[in-house]
Amino acid sequence: MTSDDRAVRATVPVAGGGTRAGAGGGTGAGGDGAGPVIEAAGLRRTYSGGFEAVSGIDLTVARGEIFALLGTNGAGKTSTVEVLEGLARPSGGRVRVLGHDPYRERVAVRPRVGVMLQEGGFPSELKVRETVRMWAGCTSGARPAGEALELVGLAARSEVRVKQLSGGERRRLDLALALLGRPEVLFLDEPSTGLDAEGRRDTWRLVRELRAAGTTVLLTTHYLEEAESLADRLAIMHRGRIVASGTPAEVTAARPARIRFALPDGVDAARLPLTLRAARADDTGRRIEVRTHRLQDDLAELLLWARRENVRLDGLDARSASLEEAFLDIARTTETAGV
Ligand SMILES: Nc1ncnc2c1ncn2[C@@H]1O[C@H](COP(=O)(O)OP(=O)(O)OP(=O)(O)O)[C@@H](O)[C@H]1O
Repeated sequence: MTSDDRAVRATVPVAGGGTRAGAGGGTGAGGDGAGPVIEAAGLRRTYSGGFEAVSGIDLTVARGEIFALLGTNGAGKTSTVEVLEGLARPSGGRVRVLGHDPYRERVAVRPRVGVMLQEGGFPSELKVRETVRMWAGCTSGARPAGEALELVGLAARSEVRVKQLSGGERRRLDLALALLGRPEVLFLDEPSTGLDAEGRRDTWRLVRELRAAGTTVLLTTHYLEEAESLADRLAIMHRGRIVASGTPAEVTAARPARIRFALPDGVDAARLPLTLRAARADDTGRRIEVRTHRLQDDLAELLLWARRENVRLDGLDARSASLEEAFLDIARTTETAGV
């Protein structure tokens, strides 16, 4: 399916069977649209060998919000999400989804939640449509199989056996199954892993449409561009803890911007204006990098200096921190700080 096809065809029914506030008669926070839809306070998860993978995290996700959980490998994202999905019991802390304990009150939560695991594990001999129908048989109020496959761009592959699907197509099938029950809350564990660039963008568009229809989405991802483009808010995990959180803009704003340029032969870095003297030069002393929280002021000063001194700044590049830089910076600093 092309992006344009998707734009025309993917009209997503409102989550929860027709109301923005959500159907299903939930009680308490999140169940009636008042409080957070997903809530974790002091959440811990310890595995049977005694290893603590999640060490007391707090997070809330509001109705209709896309929340991204990021982190280094082994940070504890999947361990967290499995608890929120009700697939595992927390070792400590409090978790609520739509106002219910997702593990103990699974019967109340499960029909209102869609889950896309990292690995789906479908019977490989079944055809795509058969797989969706089989799943629909276990889902109350399921969408028609054709509609679910249309949403994820797999309609043309309905009669293909699952074992013949590509890795990216399997991810789409996973997503189709997660969407079958028109969930109010959608958990997506690395939804676009294995998708090509177009498939990834189609998935992003679909997730945005779901949000517009009122669905609350919590996703994990290793693609920082995905989080930057999709997430209303995000949290970065490292070794079982949340080490940064906020909107993508808030998380990046706390990190320094960067100015890079090369000085011509014969111009020493020591001649730079005083405020830029802390700049780092490479081994040749020519390529300079300035890290600053005062991007506009420092850039203006640099340009005025260059004009005054008649110095040409080759390859001049000035940019705010990207989420990727913020992420790498956070991972580096928390590593050195032994968090
Ligand atoms: N069943 C288990 N028993 C013991 N330790 C486990 C188990 N499952 C995961 N872990 C450990 O818990 C930690 C967190 O794993 P988890 O899969 O939650 O991380 P993640 O952030 O999702 O990682 P990735 O990005 O690599 O998928 C890792 O050190 C992992 O080895």
